[in-house]
Amino acid sequence: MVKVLHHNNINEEVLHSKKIAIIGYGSQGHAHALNLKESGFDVVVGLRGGKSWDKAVEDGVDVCSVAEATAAADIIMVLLPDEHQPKVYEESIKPHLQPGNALVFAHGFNIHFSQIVPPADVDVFLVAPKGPGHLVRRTYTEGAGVPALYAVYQDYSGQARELALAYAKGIGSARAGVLETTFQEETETDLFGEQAVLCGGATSLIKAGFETLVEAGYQPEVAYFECLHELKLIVDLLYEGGLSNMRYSISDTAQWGDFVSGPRVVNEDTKARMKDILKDIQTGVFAKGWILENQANRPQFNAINRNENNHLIEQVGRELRALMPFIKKPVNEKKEVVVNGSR
Ligand SMILES: NC(=O)C1=CN([C@@H]2O[C@H](COP(=O)(O)OP(=O)(O)OC[C@H]3O[C@@H](n4cnc5c(N)ncnc54)[C@H](OP(=O)(O)O)[C@@H]3O)[C@@H](O)[C@H]2O)C=CC1
Ligand SMILES: CC[C@](O)(C(C)=O)C(=O)O
Ligand SMILES: [Mg+2]
Ligand SMILES: [Mg+2]
Repeated sequence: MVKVLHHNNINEEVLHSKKIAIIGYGSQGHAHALNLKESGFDVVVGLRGGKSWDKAVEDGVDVCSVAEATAAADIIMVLLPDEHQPKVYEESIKPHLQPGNALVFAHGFNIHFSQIVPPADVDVFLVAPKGPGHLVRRTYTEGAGVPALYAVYQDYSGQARELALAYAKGIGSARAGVLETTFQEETETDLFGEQAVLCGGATSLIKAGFETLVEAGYQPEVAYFECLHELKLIVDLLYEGGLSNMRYSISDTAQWGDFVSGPRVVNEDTKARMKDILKDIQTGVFAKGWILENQANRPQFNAINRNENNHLIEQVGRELRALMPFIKKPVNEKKEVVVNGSR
């Protein structure tokens, strides 16, 4: 088995003498900045003026422009949306990089697909938490952590690996486990996971189940509880103890249905399509499409997003979640509103 490093295997001393700039204060940015600060590291956040700037100030972290943060720091962690990174890098990061600095990412996209080409005299590595930033923060405050991958692309200082591990420990990931990968493996597996399983696969499965029940005449509220709300409770059991733990808790009737009907939904055809998706990722077809979509100001992204937000499952969900105050506030912290009026 591959070596998974934990808290006690990692010496974070190397990072204590460094200043860390966190560029961006969104999902990952706020979590890295606050976790590192509370782990005792010297952190500055680099931003443009706006919503994130105000939030960072409110949270009590030092904030300045991206250029100033880069110039002041030894370790520059780029936590901007992937599609904005190349421009901000060229304009505000690259001109202020010093030999021996470390340029760090939480996802390998821009390095692997050559959208950012760093100079030869800096370290380049990634520390990629395997979970959403808001959970990187929440689990840290609970004394736990989200596992992370690390990879070294360029080791100018001879310390890149040590720095990456110390950084992973600082954000709390070593409480869960940290393991080594390459930029290629992180980029391709992360894109595949989010498209085919975690995000795209899961939302498509939920919607297909919901629509099947509603189109057959069942109440949308019943379909919502069955296909979305309860999924979290089932996934908690998978997270805690794998497939067998979940199957231990469900009825034998459900387990028999799992065995005989699951493979009717997700089968060799589905796997063949997963392989197509992986091929598009490996060959750069997906990356090219996403880069062009952004260059065109996201016509498809915005249209699909509008339709998805108005889907019946979202309307029903907003109403039902309002009746369950124990559910944590959505991470976007927006008040839940019914888009385009109630149904
Ligand atoms: N989301 C996640 O959980 C995960 C993300 N990653 C990776 O982490 C990186 C960051 O992703 P994520 O946290 O989702 O990003 P977000 O979309 O949450 O980050 C937005 C942040 O970037 C700032 N920003 C955007 N454009 C600019 C700009 N031009 N100049 C300065 N600041 C800007 C925003 O500030 P403003 O308010 O001013 O717009 C905001 O603070 C990506 O590489 C992603 O792939 C990896 C693992 C999981
Ligand atoms: C699953 C989506 C993710 O890869 C993540 C939270 O790990 C992302 O890019 O946001
Ligand atoms: Mg991911
Ligand atoms: Mg991702």
